[in-house]
Amino acid sequence: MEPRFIRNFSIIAHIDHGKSTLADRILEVTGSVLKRDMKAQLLDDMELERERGITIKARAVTVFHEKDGQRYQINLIDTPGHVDFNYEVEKSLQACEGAVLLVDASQGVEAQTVANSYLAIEANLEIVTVLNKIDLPHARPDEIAEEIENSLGIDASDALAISAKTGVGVPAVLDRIIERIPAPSGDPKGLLRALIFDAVYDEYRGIIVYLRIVDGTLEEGETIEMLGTGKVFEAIELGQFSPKMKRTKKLAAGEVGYFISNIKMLGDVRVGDTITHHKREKPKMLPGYRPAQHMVYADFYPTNNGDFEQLREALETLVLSDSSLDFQPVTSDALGFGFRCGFLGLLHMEIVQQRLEREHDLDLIQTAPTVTYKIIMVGGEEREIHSPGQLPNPDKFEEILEPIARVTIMVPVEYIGAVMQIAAEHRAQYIRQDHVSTTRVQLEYDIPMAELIYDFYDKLKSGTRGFGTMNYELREFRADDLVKLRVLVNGTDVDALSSIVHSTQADTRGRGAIKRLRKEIPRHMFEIPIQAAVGGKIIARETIRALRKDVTAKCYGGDITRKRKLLEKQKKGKRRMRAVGNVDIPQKAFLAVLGGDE
Ligand SMILES: Nc1nc2c(ncn2[C@@H]2O[C@H](COP(=O)(O)OP(=O)(O)OP(=O)(O)O)[C@@H](O)[C@H]2O)c(=O)[nH]1
Repeated sequence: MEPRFIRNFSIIAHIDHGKSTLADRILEVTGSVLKRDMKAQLLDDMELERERGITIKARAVTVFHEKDGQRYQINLIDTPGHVDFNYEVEKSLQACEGAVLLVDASQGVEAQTVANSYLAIEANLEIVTVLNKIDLPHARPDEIAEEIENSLGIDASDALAISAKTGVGVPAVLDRIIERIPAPSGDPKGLLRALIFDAVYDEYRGIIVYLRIVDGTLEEGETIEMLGTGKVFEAIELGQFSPKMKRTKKLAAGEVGYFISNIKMLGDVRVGDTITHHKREKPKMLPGYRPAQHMVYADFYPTNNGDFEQLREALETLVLSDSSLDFQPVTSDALGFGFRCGFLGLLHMEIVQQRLEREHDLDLIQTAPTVTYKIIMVGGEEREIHSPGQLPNPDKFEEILEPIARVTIMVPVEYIGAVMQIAAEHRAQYIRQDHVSTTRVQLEYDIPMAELIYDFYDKLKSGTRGFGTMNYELREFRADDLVKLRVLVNGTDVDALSSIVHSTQADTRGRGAIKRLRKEIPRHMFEIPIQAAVGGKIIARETIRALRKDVTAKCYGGDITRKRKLLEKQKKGKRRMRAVGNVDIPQKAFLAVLGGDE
């Protein structure tokens, strides 16, 4: 199709403001999917996505809409709303000329509304403002339009008011996309330049590469080259998603679609790379993307040491469909062989852990998440560590630098005090405060990443009764007075239970951690001391008393089946435990190191 009849856009919104629902309605209104075939949230096709009701991977869909007698091709790129997947939003936006900013008309502007809007503004996109959920009795479209103007500086005076649920106002959104969002400017006859904005692994089709043709035309069967990696492939199949994969002979400037080749591994495709024709004049590369940043690290160990290879295979399979996951083998004195994994954030970590257990039937011990620290060694060498266990002895290094995030929080004004208190408890540095309306305010702080993953978000949610939302971005590494908090179980240093904390927090965090550990570690036949220590100094101690009774003593009269059942039950409970020395430590204990001050 001629570029002037094409429009490419993304929907950007805070989580749960209705992106997927609007995408579904657009498919329905444009007749891309028959109403009776309409499954709720058609674009979220991963089982986990549907279960959690969130979008993990970006999706691109092509629909057609007629306006004033002219048929237009509209490409919708669905993006995730959660902060962990900001990276995906950024990628999608670069393939578009415009964005529909969708805001829940009862909730108003939230942290990710702001963050995602800034990404769209930075990418120079035309923004079409849409207020959703006007069917709700407490919808306040006028007030929310004002919030949008105050917080984002976007003119929202003619924002469209819709209900993605009932479909009211949805056709007008399509008309406005055609009116306001510029047509792509590429030349279908120019040198081929296409942006790879995503790639997914499909069990049946292999690797599917999502691309946006910027200039030129790509035809099926042509040989292409990826300019960044220099790799050469044949475009075996080209197509668009409508929303099912639909083969086409060619894709031309402005269009969004996919290609399939004999690419074996996701690692062979660099998202952000430029595609051109092989053995022809080379065009200039497109700007591309910054690499994904791992914010959080945690170790996975198989509960059963013999499952190590199985865990490796599972991780290798997972990376095929999730290239933002990183993993390296590690060994721990206490836990044996496992893998240290890097994640985009805590939600990403949780999803990976669940996929490993569900899709690969593995029982895992996961250590508490940690952030990256930079260590300045004696002599000036700089090292990065991704677990407290890697911290060298204090006489070997000069300084520990920790990552600091700029956090933006949106709350109703009555919760400002609560947020300030939570911030103070998490070593936050106040930056600024802006009113987005008479009732809501935006607060900014610089907070150590370690505090964010400790329990800041949970505290914010409970302290603001769920009304507080936040977004963060990594700013810098800063030196501070940080120490390693060690945990000893029955006299043995368990590196997987240690953490890095600020020296002023060592006492409270240490006491809290071992109190929680005492609850999580079951009683044994002997007494177990649990101690927290900084350097050689013990700062807190708890004791798990010895078990006296024989658990099977109740089974009097020699009822062997009951006795066997009881022992069986105990054995099952043990599956998720690891023996450290002669103490069995359950999975939950490893995570109990984090989890709020007592
Ligand atoms: N009443 C009402 N509810 C809506 C409307 N649009 C969406 N919802 C509901 O809001 C919830 C969130 O909608 P989703 O479409 O999943 O939101 P999303 O923005 O795609 O969420 P993520 O994919 O998780 O970022 C769902 O329960 C929808 O049914 C609407 O217009 N009116």
